[in-house]
Amino acid sequence: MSPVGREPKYPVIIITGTPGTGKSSHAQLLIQESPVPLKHINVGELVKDRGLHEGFDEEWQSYTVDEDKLLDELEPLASAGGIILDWHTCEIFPERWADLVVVLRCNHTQLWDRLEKRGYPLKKIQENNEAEIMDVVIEEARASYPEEIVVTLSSESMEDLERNVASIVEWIKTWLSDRERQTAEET
Ligand SMILES: Nc1ncnc2c1ncn2[C@@H]1O[C@H](COP(=O)(O)OP(=O)(O)OP(=O)(O)O)[C@@H](O)[C@H]1O
Repeated sequence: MSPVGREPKYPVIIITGTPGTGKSSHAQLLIQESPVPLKHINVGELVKDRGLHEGFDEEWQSYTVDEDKLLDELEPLASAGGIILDWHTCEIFPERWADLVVVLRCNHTQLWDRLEKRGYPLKKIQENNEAEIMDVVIEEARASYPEEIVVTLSSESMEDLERNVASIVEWIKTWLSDRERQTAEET
């Protein structure tokens, strides 16, 4: 039985990880490869575009998110299902929303290069690199969701990206057939 109050047709997949680990790259490929339609929600862009924040923090060069506004915006989408939530943090999303939580990781030298190429300020590169080394997002995901729905995947090459997306596609197929079986048993 699915969590109370939600019977979506398609799953809610959270793709998280330190900035630069490849969340958007994975989400973009996944929407192409998925056997069912999925909507990619880049949460950082949503916060910016819909003004779901309390202003821009110049020191950290990022928006201070208004969590209540963000959750209100996302609730109907999560309830409907068929979405990929792409964000560098995940603990804010209620456990009942998530069917699968993918945490991407990348070795810190490579991550440093990716963030440097983006022109991030040194302080922001250092902060993110340290977070990756300390497994901050992995710990957060493990503390926030049941262990059986949290997977950690390496994102250091195009082969990794393709393999990861292929395994998420397999997971979606299994999720769909489990759903069908459950529905058949209930009717
Ligand atoms: N598995 C991978 N192999 C090689 N390069 C990758 C891989 N994943 C991502 N990249 C590259 O790293 C950079 C960052 O990727 P991407 O924007 O997908 O990361 P992100 O986690 O979504 O970042 P942010 O949290 O800041 O939005 C891009 O230049 C992308 O091409």
